[in-house]
Amino acid sequence: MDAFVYTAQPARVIFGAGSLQHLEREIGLLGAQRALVLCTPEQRATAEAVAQRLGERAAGIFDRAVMHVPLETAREAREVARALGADCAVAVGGGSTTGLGKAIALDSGLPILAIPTTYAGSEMTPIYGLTEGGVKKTGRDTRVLPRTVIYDPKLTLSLPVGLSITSAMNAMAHAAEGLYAVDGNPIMSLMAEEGIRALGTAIPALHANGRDIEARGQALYGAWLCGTVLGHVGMALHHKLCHTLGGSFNLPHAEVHTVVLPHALAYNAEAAPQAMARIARALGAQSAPAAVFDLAQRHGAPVALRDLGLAATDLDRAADIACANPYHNPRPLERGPLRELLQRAYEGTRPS
Ligand SMILES: NC(=O)C1=CN([C@@H]2O[C@H](COP(=O)(O)OP(=O)(O)OC[C@H]3O[C@@H](n4cnc5c(N)ncnc54)[C@H](OP(=O)(O)O)[C@@H]3O)[C@@H](O)[C@H]2O)C=CC1
Ligand SMILES: O=C(O)/C=C\C(=O)CC(=O)O
Repeated sequence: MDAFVYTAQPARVIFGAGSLQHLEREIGLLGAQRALVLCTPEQRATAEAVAQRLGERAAGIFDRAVMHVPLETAREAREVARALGADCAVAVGGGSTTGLGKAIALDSGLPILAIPTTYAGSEMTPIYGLTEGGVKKTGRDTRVLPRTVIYDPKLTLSLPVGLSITSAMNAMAHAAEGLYAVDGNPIMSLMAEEGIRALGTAIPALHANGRDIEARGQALYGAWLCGTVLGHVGMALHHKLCHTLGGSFNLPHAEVHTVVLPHALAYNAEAAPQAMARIARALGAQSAPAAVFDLAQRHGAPVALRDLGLAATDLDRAADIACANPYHNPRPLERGPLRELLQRAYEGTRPS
C-alpha cells in the first residue's frame, strides 16, 4: 500500500428520516442561544418551520440566499446576524444556502448547523465561494466547515425529480475525482466507492418515484459520503471544467456536472485505471464513463452542453480558460484533446 496522510474534518452528523426533531438539542450542544435561520426565498416555509421548532432560540430568518453567494448578499446577511445578536447560523437548503452560512462564518466565526436539502455536499467541506463583480473565488478555511449536519430525507421529498438526479450526479462527481486525487487515501476511496454505489441505486428509484423515502435516504447518504470526499481531497479536470462553464458561461451547476462527468472520466480513463475500475464496480458496469453517461441519459438528465444554453462558439474560449492555470490531473492537460472533450460534451456523444 502507498503511504498517505489523512486529516479528518470534524463534523457531527445526525442522519435519518425525521431527524430534524433533534434540532433544538443540537443547537444546545453547540452552546448557542440565538440561531439565524438561512434559506432561499422559495424555501421560506421550511425555514419558518425550522424557526418555529427553535422557539426562543430563533433569532430570525434571512431568506435571500442565491446561487454562488454574491458578496453583497454575504455582507447583508453578516449585518443581519450581527444586528440580531445571532450566535449561530442554521442553513436549510442546497449549496447556495450553505454557501451563505459559510460566508457569515468566514467573517464572524459563527458555528453553522447545516440541514441540506440537495446532494451538492457543501455541508461537508471547508470550501467557501464568494462572487464579486461576476467573478467567483473559492477558498478553504476550517471556520466555514459546518459543525453539525442534520440529514433528514423527509426534507428532500419536495426536491423535483429532475433536480434530484442532476444533484446526485454532482455528488457522484466529487467521489469520482476523489478516486484519482493527488492527495487521495484509502479511507476516502472507500467512501467514494460506497457513495457512488448509493447514488447509483438511488437515481433509478427516484426517477421512478420522487417520494420514495428509502431512495431519498440512499441519495442523502451518498451525498454525505461524496461531500466528505470533496472536503478531504483535491479535485481535478472535471471540477475545473465545471467551474469554468458555470462561472464564465453562467450554466446551471448540477446540470453542468451531469453533462461533463462522463467526458472528463473518458479523458482520464487510461491514466487512472484503478479509479475507473472502482467507479464501474460501484455502478455494476464495465466502463465508468459509459456507465455514468447511461445513468444520466436513462433517467432523463441532460447529456449535452448545447441543451444547457452553451453556444458552439464558446467552446474555444472554454478550452482556453480550462488550460490557463495548471492544476493536478492524472492525465496531463493538453488543449487539443480538451477541446475534443468539450466538443463531445457539447454534442452529448456517449463515451465509447
Ligand atoms: N463549497 C462547497 O464545498 C460546495 C459548494 N457548492 C455550491 O453550491 C451551489 C450549488 O448547490 P445546489 O444545491 O446545486 O444549488 P441550490 O442550493 O441553488 O439548489 C438547487 C435547486 O434546488 C432547489 N431546492 C433546494 N432544496 C429544495 C427543496 N427542499 N425542495 C424543492 N426545491 C429545493 C432550489 O430551489 P430554490 O432556489 O427555490 O430554493 C434550487 O432551485 C453552487 O453555488 C456551488 O458552487 C456545491 C458543492 C460544494
Ligand atoms: O464553487 C464552490 O462554491 C465550491 C465548490 C464546488 O462548487 C464544488 C462543485 O463544483 O460541486
